[in-house]
Amino acid sequence: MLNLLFSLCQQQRISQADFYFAKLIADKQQGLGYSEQQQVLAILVAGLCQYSLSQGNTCLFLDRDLANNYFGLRYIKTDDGIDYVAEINQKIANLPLHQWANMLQDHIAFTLSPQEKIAPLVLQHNALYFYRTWQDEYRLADYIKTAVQKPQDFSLPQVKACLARYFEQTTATTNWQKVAVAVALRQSFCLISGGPGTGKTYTVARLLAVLQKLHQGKLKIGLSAPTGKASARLSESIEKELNSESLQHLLIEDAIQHNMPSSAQTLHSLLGVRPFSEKTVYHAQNPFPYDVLIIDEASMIDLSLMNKVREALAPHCKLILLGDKDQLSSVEAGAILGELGQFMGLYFDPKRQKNIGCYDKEFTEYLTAVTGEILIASETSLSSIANCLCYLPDSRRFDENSGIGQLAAAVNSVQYPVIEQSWTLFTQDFSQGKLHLVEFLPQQFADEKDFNAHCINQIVQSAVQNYRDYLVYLQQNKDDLNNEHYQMLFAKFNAVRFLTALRQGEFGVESLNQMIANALQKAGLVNFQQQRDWYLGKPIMITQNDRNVNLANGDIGIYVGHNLVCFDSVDKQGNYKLVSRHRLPMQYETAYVMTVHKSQGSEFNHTFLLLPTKNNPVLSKELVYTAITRAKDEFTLFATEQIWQLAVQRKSKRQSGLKFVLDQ
Ligand SMILES: Nc1ncnc2c1ncn2[C@@H]1O[C@H](COP(=O)(O)OP(=O)(O)OP(=O)(O)O)[C@@H](O)[C@H]1O
Repeated sequence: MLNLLFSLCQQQRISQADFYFAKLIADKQQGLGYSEQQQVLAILVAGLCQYSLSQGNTCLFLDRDLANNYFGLRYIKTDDGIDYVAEINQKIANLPLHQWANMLQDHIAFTLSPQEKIAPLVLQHNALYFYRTWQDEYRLADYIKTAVQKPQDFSLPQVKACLARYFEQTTATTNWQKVAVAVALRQSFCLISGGPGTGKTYTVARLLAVLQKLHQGKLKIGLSAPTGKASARLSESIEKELNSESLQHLLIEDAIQHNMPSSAQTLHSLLGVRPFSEKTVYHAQNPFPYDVLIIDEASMIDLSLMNKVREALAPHCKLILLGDKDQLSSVEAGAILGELGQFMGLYFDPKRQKNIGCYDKEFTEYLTAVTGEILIASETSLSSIANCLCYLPDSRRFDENSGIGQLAAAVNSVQYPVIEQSWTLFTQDFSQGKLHLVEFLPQQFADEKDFNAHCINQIVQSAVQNYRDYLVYLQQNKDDLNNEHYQMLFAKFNAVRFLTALRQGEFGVESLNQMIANALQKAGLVNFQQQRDWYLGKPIMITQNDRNVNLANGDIGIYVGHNLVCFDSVDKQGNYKLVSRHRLPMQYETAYVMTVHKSQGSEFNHTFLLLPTKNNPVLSKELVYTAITRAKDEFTLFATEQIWQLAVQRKSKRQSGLKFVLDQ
């Protein structure tokens, strides 16, 4: 079996990490008296577990999807033409998946009852985990289940009065923002989900005001987000809301304006993550000094990071997650928002065109009493988890005239014909949120190579045209080294962004960034000898946290000359962050094009999405939805219709046991 995995590793079908973990188990099981079949199966299962984790799954289900599709090999022709699936089946003597746990139950590397026995790998409920991941998932589920059982109580009239003070008396339709605040006041854990511009920050600003009012301004509140960019945006929008006319005078009257948090930090700096160490400054024995912690862009948080945060919460601390459950999951393993989102009851069922209620009877009665909103209780029995989830349905940013809003809603729809018809929206003329399509037409090319070259040329030429304004501005103002200049520079650069689905290959970030830089050079807009040179206007994205210069993975900077890179973040005095290029972390990449994954938490006036011409497993509805919702004013798609349809009709499947454990 190990030789077989080695061949797959050489052909890059599995990674070195997958192979070496399987080898470690092979070495450790020597001389312990296991049967040949047990040994072979243990090696295979170890390789599969590591492979599954690297695909973002927290566990691997031993089910129909895995049968005859080990390492995703079912539809793939390997370089040497060997049928590896058949070989694997032969080596494990065609042992059916449901008998794997039984076969491995006495093996030192496995445990079937992880609460009682620790081992590197866990086999439970027909799923395979690393012990550490199983533990993270189990503890997170336990935290949420416990949190739901201890509602935080204020007297009903008190809550009702506070909500009435901070929300308008009447709205034409159900005021879900008010309902969300009522839910979050009651629960010690709460998730508020909604698409772009649905008022998550607006709601949280009011929640904080109501909380402070109920606690006489004594609460310590922390604000955080997974990346530097997302935490800067959260600080900015919370500050804007707190200073808004409608809220500010209430805060002053209630004398709580000084008790509001104004700036957010990244989760890494909140936790006090130390380089090369698992230990963080804050942990269970030294919890965060907060009574309430708000975390924005929670879809980007992976399971391991979420658990570090959970461990560091003081027992009484309220945790509020904000995010869009329909966006892509974190890069690392886990899909917490997606899993929790599955418990979210629907208030309106589009299939039945009927209100069906999203909270249980008792909770609905409570919410109706405190908010004055007419809510109906769920007709079906719901998990208690549903009572700590809120969905904000109405976007303030995109109305029905917006192409971007309509496209995002169509792609996100649960109704197949609506999803399929999303393509036709590109032919419609919208007064706002305009949509543009550059359709790749393979039938015009005899050769795939020529076709791809043509598609890439279209992308590159569009990038030259769209980044021109930014680069010309920089050339004309290169001697300005002040904040106004940097502000204008980022406004121009962030007006446009090209997003791609892939990292590698012709349509991957690396290759496209190189081609665009060369084309910009040819157009006389930038000037370099070699790609790695620093040239005026070179945009970069940091891909590694560096505490020495206080830069985080995902931070965007522009080379502004004088050996300086200016980053898109300002300090309290409004000064842009300038870092000498000599002090930059080793890991960064050019950023004319970035992956959709990396664009999470950012917005651009005109967003361009580039889809590859061939099917790829990363293409999914969530990826396309995330890219569309990065666009503020215009969205341009480069794709064939076939690939668009394939992507929007494929729901990404992260394997995770969180929902299962929460359900128990
Ligand atoms: N009930 C409301 N009344 C008036 N304005 C509102 C209301 N809700 C939201 N807004 C406004 O709509 C805009 C978008 O709201 P907000 O920034 O809170 O949305 P969000 O969901 O946090 O957006 P993002 O997708 O950027 O995270 C803001 O300008 C906000 O002030």
